[in-house]
Amino acid sequence: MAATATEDGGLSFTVASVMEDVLQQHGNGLRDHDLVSRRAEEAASRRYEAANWLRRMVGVVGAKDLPAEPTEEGLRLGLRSGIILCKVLNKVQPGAVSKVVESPCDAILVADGAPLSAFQYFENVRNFLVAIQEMGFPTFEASDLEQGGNASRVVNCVLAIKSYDEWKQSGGIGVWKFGGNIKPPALGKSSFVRKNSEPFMNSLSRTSSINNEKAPSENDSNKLSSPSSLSTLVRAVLSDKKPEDVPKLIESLLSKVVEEFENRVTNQYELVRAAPRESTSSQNNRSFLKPLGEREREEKSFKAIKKDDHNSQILDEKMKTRQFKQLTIFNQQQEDIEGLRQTLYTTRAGMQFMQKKFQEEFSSLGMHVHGLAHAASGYHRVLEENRKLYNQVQDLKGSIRVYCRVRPFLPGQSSFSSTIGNMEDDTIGINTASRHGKSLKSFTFNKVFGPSATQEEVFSDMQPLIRSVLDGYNVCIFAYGQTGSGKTFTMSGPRDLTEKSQGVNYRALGDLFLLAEQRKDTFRYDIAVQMIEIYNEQVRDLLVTDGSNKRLEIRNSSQKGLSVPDASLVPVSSTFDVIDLMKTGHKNRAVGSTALNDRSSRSHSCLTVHVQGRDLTSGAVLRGCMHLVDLAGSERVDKSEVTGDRLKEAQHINRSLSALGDVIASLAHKNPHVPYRNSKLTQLLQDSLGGQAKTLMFVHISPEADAVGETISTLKFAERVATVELGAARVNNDTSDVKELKEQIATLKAALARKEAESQQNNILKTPGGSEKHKAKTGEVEIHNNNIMTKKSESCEVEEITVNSPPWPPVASPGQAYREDDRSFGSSEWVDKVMVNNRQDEMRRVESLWGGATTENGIGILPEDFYRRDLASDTSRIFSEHSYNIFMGNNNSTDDLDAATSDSSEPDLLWQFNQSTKIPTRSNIESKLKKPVSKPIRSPQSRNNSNNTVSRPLASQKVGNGPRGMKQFGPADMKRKATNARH
Ligand SMILES: Nc1ncnc2c1ncn2[C@@H]1O[C@H](COP(=O)(O)OP(=O)(O)OP(=O)(O)O)[C@@H](O)[C@H]1O
Repeated sequence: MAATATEDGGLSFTVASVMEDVLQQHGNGLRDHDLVSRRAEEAASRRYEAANWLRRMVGVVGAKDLPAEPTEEGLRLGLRSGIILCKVLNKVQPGAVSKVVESPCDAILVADGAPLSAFQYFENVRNFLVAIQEMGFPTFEASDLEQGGNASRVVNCVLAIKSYDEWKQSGGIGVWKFGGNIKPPALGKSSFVRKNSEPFMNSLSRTSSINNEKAPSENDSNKLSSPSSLSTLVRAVLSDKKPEDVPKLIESLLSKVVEEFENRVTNQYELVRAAPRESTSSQNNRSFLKPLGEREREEKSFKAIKKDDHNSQILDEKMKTRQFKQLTIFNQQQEDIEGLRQTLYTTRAGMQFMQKKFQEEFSSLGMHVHGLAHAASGYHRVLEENRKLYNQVQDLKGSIRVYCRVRPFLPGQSSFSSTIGNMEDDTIGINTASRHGKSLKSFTFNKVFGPSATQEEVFSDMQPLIRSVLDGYNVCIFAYGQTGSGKTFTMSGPRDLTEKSQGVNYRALGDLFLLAEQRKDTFRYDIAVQMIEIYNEQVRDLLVTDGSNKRLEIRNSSQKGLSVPDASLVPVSSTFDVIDLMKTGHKNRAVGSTALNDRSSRSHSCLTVHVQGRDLTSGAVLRGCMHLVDLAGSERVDKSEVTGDRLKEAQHINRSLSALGDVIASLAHKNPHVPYRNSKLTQLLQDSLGGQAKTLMFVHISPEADAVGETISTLKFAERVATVELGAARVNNDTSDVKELKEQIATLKAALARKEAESQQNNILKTPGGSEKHKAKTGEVEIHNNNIMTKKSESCEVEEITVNSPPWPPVASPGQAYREDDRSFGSSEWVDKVMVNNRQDEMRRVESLWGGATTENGIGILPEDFYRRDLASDTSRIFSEHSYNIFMGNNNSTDDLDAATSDSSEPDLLWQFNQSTKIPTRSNIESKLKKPVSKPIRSPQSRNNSNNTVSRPLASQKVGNGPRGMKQFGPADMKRKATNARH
C-alpha cells in the first residue's frame, strides 16, 4: 500500500501508521502481549540509541543526568531542562539555538524531579522546539517532557537529529531523509510547534524515498514502517484468529485502512488549502534536501523573505482587520442611518399628523376665540346697554349722578401711604385705621376714576350728559372735595394748560360747538356764558373787564331766564372765545393761599352756559342751561389753620357747603321744605338740585393718608347725594301741545272777559256800590297772587286749594313790588317744589308782555333776533342788563318783572280758568301737558306752624321747581293783565 502525496508532494502520515492506528482502534490482537512487548523492546532500543547518541554528542559530563539506557521517565527527566537538547542541536547545527540557559543549579533536582527553575527549562525547551521546527525536524510537545508525556516523540525527534547529523558527517551527499515513525502534531496545539512537517512526511513516504538508495539501511530503527515490521504486525494481529476469519478480517482491516487513509488525505488536503502560504515554508523545508551551504543561504534569504512576508502578512491582516472594522462600522452606520431614516420618516409623519391636528385645533380654537370675542362684544354691548338703561332709569328717577375721582400723588409725595384700597368701575375702597385695627370702607358711585384717568376719559363719560343741554335739558355738574383734591383740575385743568389737559369746562363748550356745527342744517344754536363766583356769601361777576366788583343777586325767577341776571352774559362761538373768557374769569377769581394749597380757591366758581336752539323745521325752541361749578374746598376750618380773613372765608365756605348738605338731606328725605335759601350756593343750584335738571356731582378725593378723615367724610356726603331723586329731567321746548293750549287759553280768556263784563253789569244794575258785599255774600275768594287780586267763583274748590297748595309768599300790598329780601325772610317754604305746568304762565306772558315773543317753561323768551344780533355784532360783547331791557320794551315793567316773585303760579291761573269756564279742567290740562303731578304740599296747618310762615292767599303759590330763570309775573303785569281781561 502506497502513501498518497499531497499537492506539494508531501504526506503527513504513513501507511504503516494508518494501519497501526486502525489495528489499535480495532484492537484486533494488538493487545497481544508479544506485540506489546515487542513494541516496548523496539521503543526501548530506540530510546537507548537516542540516549547514547546524546551522551556521545554532549559528553557524559554534559549528559550526566542521562543514563545510557534510560527508562522513559529517566529520559524525560534527563532532557527536561532542555539543555542537552539545545547543546546537541547547536552541535549539529551551530547557532540553531541562540540562547541556552544553563542554571548553576541545573543538575540539582528535587526528589520528584521538579526543576529549580522551571521557567528557564521551559525557555530552553521552547527555544529548542522552535529551532527544530524551523529546521524541519519532527517535533514534540513541551508537555511530552513532563510526567505522562509521549516520550516516543521525543526519541523520534532526537533520532531525526542524529540521522541528520550522520548525514551531515558523511558529507551531506544527496538528500538527507529520515524514516522515523512520527505523527503530525495536532494543529493549533502549540503556538511554537510547526503545523506541518511535510519534509519528514515526504521522507517517510515511500514514493519520495525512491531515489534514496540508503534508505533501507538507515531506516532500520524505524522497523514498524518497514514491510517486515508491518507484516509482523499483521501476523501478530492475525495469529490468534481462525483461518476462516482471516479473509474477512483482512478485508475489514483493509477497508478500514482505506477509509482512514482517505479521511486523512481529505483532511490533509483541506489543511493545505486552508494555509496556502505555508507552501512557502514547505518549499523551504524541502530545501533540506539541498546541499547544506546552499541550503543555509537559501534559508537566510528565505527567512528574510519570510520575515517580510510575515510583516506584509501582518500588515495585510491589519489592513484587512481595519477594512473589516471600517466595513463593519460602515455597515453599522448604514444600518444606523437606515434606522435614523426610519425614525425620521416616522417622526415626520408624526409631526405632520401633529401639525394637522394642531391646525385643526388652532382653527377650532380660533373659532372658539372668535365666538368668545363675539360673545364678549355682545356682553360689552349688553353692558353698555345696561349702563344706558341704568342711566335712563336714573334720569327718570332724577337721581343725582355721582362720579368719584382720585387724584394721583403729586410730585414729591410718597405713594407708599395711599389710602385707596381697591378700585373698580363703580366702587372704591378706603383703608382706614381705627381702634380695632385697619379696615376697608367701600363706597359705590355711578363711576369711579382712578388716579391714572385722563381728562379725556373723564369728559367722555359725562359727554352725553353735557350734550343733552343742546336738547333742551338743564344740566348741573359740580365738583366737590377738599382743598387740593383736584376739583379745579377736573373742571378747568392744571395751571399750565394744554389741549390734552383741558378740563370739563373747555371740553364741554368745545363739544357743544362741535355738535351745534353738526346740527346746523336742522338747528340753529346760540350759546352764551356767564361766570360768577360766590365769595364770602357774595356773588361776583367774574367776566367783568372794568374791574368793577358789583355785588350781584341770585334771582331764581328772573324774567330773563337767568339766575344771576346782572352777571355778564357773553355769547361764545368758538373755543378761543371760551379760552379768553376763562382767562378773564380766572384772573378775577379770588384766589389766595392757605396752609394746604397755595392755589386753594376759597370761593365757589360757576360757569353757566346758556343754550338756545331753534328747530329750523318746526320752529320749536329749546333752551338749555348748564352750570359747571367748582366748589371751594370742603375741609374743616381747623384743618386750614387759618385766622382772621381766611377764617371768615373758611366759615362762609363751610356754611354754604353745609347748607348744600342740608338741601341734599331734605331732598333725600323728600322733605316738603328744602332750605335752598340758606346760602347763595344752594340758591344758585336750586334749580339743578330740585328742578328737572340732570345733575352730576363730581366728588374728588386725595390719596394721602393724612387726608383720610376728609376723604371718608367727602365720600359719605357723596353717598348721601347719590340717594337724592329729583324727578325726571324735562326738556324745555315749545311743542304743538303748547300751541294748542295757547289757542284754548285765548278762547278761555275771551269767555272769562265776557263773563266778568256780564257779572259787573248785573251787579251795577242790582246794587250800586255793592260789589264788595256781593263778593262776601257769594263767598268769592280774593286771591292774592303777587299783589294781583283775582276772583274765584263760588264753585271754587277751596278745600282742594287749601290742602294742595304750597305756602304763600308774604303778602304785598297792591302795587307794591315784592322784594327778593322779603321772600328770603318770608319763608323758605316759598321755594318748596311744586310740580306744575307753568306753560300756561308762559303763554300768558307771551301774550301779555311781548305780544308774540315766545316763552318756554316759564322763562321769558328773548326776541329771536336778540342773540342773533348780539352774537353777530360782537362775540366778545358782554351782555348787560340794559341790552335785555331794550327788548323788554318797558323799563318799568322790566323792573316789576325782575322784582316779581314767582308767586303767580300756574296752579293759580289754572284754577281760575277752571272755575270760570269749567273747561278744560285742570286735570285735562295737566294730562295734556303730560307733566308729572306735583309733590304733596304742606297743609295750611303745618304751614301755619312753621316759622317765618306768613299767612297768605291760598292761590299765591311759589313755583319753585321750574327751571331757574323762569319768567315770573310781576305785579304790574298781572294787574295789567287783569284789567285787560276785564275790558
Ligand atoms: N387728576 C390729576 N392729575 C394730575 N394732577 C392733578 C390731578 N388732580 C389734581 N392735580 C394736581 O393737584 C393739585 C391740586 O389740584 P386742584 O388745584 O385742582 O385742587 P382743588 O381741589 O381744586 O383745590 P382748591 O380747593 O384749592 O381749589 C394741582 O397741582 C393739580 O394740578
